[in-house]
Amino acid sequence: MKSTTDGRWAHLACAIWIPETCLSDIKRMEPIDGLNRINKDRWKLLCSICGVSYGACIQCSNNNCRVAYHPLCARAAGFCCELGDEDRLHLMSFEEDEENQCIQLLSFCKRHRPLSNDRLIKDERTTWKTIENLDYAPPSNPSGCARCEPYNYAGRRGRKEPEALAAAPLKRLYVENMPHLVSGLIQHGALSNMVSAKSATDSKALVDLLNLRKSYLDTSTSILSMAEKYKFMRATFKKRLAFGKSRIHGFGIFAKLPHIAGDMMIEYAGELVRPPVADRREHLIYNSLVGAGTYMFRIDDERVIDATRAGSIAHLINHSCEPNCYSRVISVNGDEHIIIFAKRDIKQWEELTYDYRFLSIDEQLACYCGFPRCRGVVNDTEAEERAVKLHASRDELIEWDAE
Ligand SMILES: C[S@@+](CC[C@H](N)C(=O)[O-])C[C@H]1O[C@@H](n2cnc3c(N)ncnc32)[C@H](O)[C@@H]1O
Repeated sequence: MKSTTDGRWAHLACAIWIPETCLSDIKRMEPIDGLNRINKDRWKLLCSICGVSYGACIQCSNNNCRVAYHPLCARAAGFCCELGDEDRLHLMSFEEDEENQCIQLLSFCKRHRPLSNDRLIKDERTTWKTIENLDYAPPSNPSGCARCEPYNYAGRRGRKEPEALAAAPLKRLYVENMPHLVSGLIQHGALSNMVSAKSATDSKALVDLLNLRKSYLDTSTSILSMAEKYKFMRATFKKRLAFGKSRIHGFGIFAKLPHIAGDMMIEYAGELVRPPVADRREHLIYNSLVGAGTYMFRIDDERVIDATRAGSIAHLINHSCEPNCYSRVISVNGDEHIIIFAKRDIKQWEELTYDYRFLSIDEQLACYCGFPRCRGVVNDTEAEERAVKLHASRDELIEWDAE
């Protein structure tokens, strides 16, 4: 994948990657030259905002400027950071080198940005112009330092303050996660050409999948152990899956090859944290930097996987009320893994979805999956109703006098 010395390209994952130092010290934002000389002949790429060295920075789109930075540091610093070509499909064919699956970002450093916080759009004559100021400002910190604030149990998962709720639609716009309605089973409209040429590609895709299986697995045995399936899944997910612009929300994951019900699709990987840590990160950091999306996967009441800064492309899988996948925690050689399995046969270029079963008593997240049986919300309404029945307020509790 291209990194930044030639500028303006970044991995999708890096576009939502926040370096640790940015989280702890967001004030050090004075741009310095992106390329720092380490010794006489070598140059090292440093983020001009957080100062951390990381290969996948992006560079200012001004041709004469060499300032480089992480996409998320740029967002935090108020630099313009947009997708260079919104409509470009990022789904490559099976043969195409996956190294080329890049997203082009158009971005300007502090010096070259047109106007503070302005977004750029391409008009009909394909010149760049600014549109209305979004006036987005991350919510302020009451105590001045996030790390000093006590943990707010009432604010757990979804219970947001009024100003945060009011800012949510703006945040959505800010990160350009505009929802689209789906139009059928194959959810990517721009893939219609591929779909019309389906019969020809289907048989080829099947041959590709069989060849892939043959090359990785001992085909003399048709029954595979969980460990073998896991190994195959890990070794081949880049060949089988790709990310692309979704009709449901932002980016999504698509099957490059057809899959059958029960196939292990991909592992949901990330950093294992406790729920209070996940809530705090989401509330204080990600909500303002990443935008309206969340990359947390709740395993149970004790464990949450935070895939915002680490993990695979699995964190881009969108929710659907009629999903083609489901998630399970499995144990392989004594280690637990969250695996996304195919719930039914999945066609080539179909978007992968699973039911998030989002649980929040106070917040409802509108669903844009567009399937006939869509609940209208991402929330697991039945589970929430059950939770409400189990919940008793303090004044409803009766004092118990032990005899
Ligand atoms: C793990 S991200 C999924 C990837 C996301 N599309 C992106 O581009 O980053 C989860 C977020 O995507 C959005 N999302 C996913 N599925 C959705 C759906 N069916 N309807 C509305 N929003 C959805 C929600 O904002 C959710 O918090």
